[in-house]
Amino acid sequence: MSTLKVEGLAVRADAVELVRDVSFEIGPGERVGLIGESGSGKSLTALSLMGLLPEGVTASGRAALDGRDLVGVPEKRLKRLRGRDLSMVFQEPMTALNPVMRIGAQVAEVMTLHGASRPQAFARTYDLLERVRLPHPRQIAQAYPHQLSGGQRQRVMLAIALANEPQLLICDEPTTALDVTVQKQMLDLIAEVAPALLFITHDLAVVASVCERVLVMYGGRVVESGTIREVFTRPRHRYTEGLLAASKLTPRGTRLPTIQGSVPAAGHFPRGCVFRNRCPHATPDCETAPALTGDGHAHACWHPAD
Ligand SMILES: Nc1ncnc2c1ncn2[C@@H]1O[C@H](COP(=O)(O)OP(=O)(O)OP(=O)(O)O)[C@@H](O)[C@H]1O
Repeated sequence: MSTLKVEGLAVRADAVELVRDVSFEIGPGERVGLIGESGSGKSLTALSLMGLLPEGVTASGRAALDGRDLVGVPEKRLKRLRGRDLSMVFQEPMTALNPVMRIGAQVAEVMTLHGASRPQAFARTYDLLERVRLPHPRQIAQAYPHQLSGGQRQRVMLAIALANEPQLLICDEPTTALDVTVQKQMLDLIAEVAPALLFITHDLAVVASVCERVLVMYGGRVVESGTIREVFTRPRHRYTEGLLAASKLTPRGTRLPTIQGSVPAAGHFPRGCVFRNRCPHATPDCETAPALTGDGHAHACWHPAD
């Protein structure tokens, strides 16, 4: 059974249809990317699943999380699911965090809101801060948001999102505001801890490094979907072709981006890998795990099909 099943989702503002006929599924543990140019409808799709559409914007169609409807249900019911069964990490943590509340209290609050006792919630807060690899969790719990770096704040948001063990995590450009090295650490962490993931980005390199499957949106519709490998090596839609051409991704046989860092011994690369001797990040499982290069660009290091 799918964790998330979306069928014929549409989003409207008055008579204007902003998102139409969006259908997809995410299975347990699956990491799915949602890419597309600015204004293509990625955020509205995610917000409609969370029941967080802006005033005057409405969703129709069907979306269900583990069989429970998310669209067209009363706010009271959605409130019980939001932050517990599905949660979301946004681009800018500073706007999502309360500036005058200590970090620990904010992490604990999302658990007490969903029924945990205060002692239980605070005890778990330290574990969660540790799980998102924040150093000195007790000190961080005492801090206010402005005392943390952007990367640390985004880890706090991830801890909050994970607090109630959701079935699905939605991330909307969670690393855009971070510098490249911090971005890579955050992406690795998200890929590791997400139960099932819908990951929104306009960056193909990022989606290739985090997700197994990808949906491409254009003009409010999903125009293409498939595994990263299928979509990035054999794009069917002209828009996807354009996106790939404009990106620094390097599927088999095409131009490589500048790769920084030391190149490991040739024996480290799998046989037949097109990037053999050139790729500093290839590992024996590189076919399914494209990696970010030292300069933050992704390469898709899979074996040639033949
Ligand atoms: N509150 C709103 N009222 C009317 N139109 C809106 C509203 N919010 C978004 N839109 C429009 O809906 C379309 C899709 O917006 P959305 O934010 O989902 O795009 P996006 O793909 O997430 O873009 P970006 O990558 O820039 O965040 C855009 O044309 C946008 O102008």
